[in-house]
Amino acid sequence: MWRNTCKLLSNPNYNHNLLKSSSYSASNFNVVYGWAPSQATHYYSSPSSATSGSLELGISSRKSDGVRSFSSSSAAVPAVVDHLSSPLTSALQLGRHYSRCYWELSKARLSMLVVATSGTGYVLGSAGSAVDLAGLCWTCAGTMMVASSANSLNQVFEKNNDAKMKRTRLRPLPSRRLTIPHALTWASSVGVAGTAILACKANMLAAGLGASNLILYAFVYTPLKQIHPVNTWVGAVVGAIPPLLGWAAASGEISLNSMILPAALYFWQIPHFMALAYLCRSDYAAGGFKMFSLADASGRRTAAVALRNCLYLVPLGFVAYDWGVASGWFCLESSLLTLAISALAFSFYLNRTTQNARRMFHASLLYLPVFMSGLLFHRVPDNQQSLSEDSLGRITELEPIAQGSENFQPGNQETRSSTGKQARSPASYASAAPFPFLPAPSYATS
Ligand SMILES: CC(C)=CCC/C(C)=C/CC/C(C)=C/COP(=O)(O)OP(=O)(O)O
Repeated sequence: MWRNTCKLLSNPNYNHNLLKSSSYSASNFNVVYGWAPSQATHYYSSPSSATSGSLELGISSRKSDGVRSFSSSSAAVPAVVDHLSSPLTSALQLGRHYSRCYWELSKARLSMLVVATSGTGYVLGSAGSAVDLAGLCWTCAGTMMVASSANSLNQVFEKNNDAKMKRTRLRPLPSRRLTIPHALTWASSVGVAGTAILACKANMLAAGLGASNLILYAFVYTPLKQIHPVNTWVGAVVGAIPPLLGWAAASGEISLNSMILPAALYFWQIPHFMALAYLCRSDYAAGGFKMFSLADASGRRTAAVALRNCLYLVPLGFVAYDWGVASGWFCLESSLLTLAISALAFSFYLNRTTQNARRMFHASLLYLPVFMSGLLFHRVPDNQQSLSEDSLGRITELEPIAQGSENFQPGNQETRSSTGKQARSPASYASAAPFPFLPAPSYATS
């Protein structure tokens, strides 16, 4: 099978025909994260025309993406090189073909965004100003592999739906560049390897979060897309887990502080996907998906949901500051950023045009990297270990009471601030922080 495929790819006539028939051009590939709603194409590279017919190993006999990219690059090479093709060059072509397929199957750009959120969670969850770089790299690698597996399974389950949508019909499975058993083998290999990496190089909590998220995305969210519009909210939970995974990988635990970035991701995804589902309504309907916007002809409810979730983002900057995760500058920046996206959502609510939906969509694409960069830039290290309030109600760093000092009592979690002020325990602070009007629980010492 391998030899036949190599023969086929090294056949000069085959390449020649492809060169003649190739309609590849750079403009046919969309390279931004997110979708390009204006063209109803997908954010993971999409070739320009449908392919059909498959050969052994699932390679298309026509204008497959991988072969087309080969053809386009080989156009610059003298034709004589084609005639000198050896098994080695055939193997290289095959390698390129499959790399391309795996890249698309894994929705690599989306997976990289997921990795960025997980990496940000890792840095935020790291105690002190030093971040364990090796740990960060392993966490990113594990997250990338588990996310790739989840995305590949999603495409296996949605092969027939994807074939009916303009945006997705050229993915490796509907375009028959890859077979389902091949995609399943890829998905399970990277899924198992990614979970093992998280378990061995981070901890079981991070591995458990990764594996559960894979199950939630592939086996709950994916079928739900064809059943009920609530799928968008379930998908928002899936998108919110990776930063929690990163935090858990760094600190070995999940605390209240760790919820800020996941909350931002959850609320952010709603306007993002509402705008998308509004712009791609006909495509989603053709694919048989039950998106919220399809049952809302005027778009009014879709826009209202988007606006409401933008407003939920507003207090997050303050919460990050108040809980000691980021400085006051982040509070200011985040508030301005969130008010800007809320203003765009409001204008979409008032005037539901494609242009306004597209503006809100593009703003959502900008929002996340800016929010995460701000959070990283204004991060307050040591936020989990030591929390206390100074006389102005600001959070100050605490020093654990040294064993042997006069106030030390085994089992007592009390700490003292660097200014010498007796502080509430972190648990006490955490339970009071979001509800300052409630009395903080007191911890009796025996
Ligand atoms: C660690 C781990 C497992 C992370 C997974 C993170 C992940 C895959 C997040 C994606 C969230 C989401 C709702 C995407 C849209 O999928 P869609 O099915 O609507 O997209 P499509 O229509 O392009 O197929």
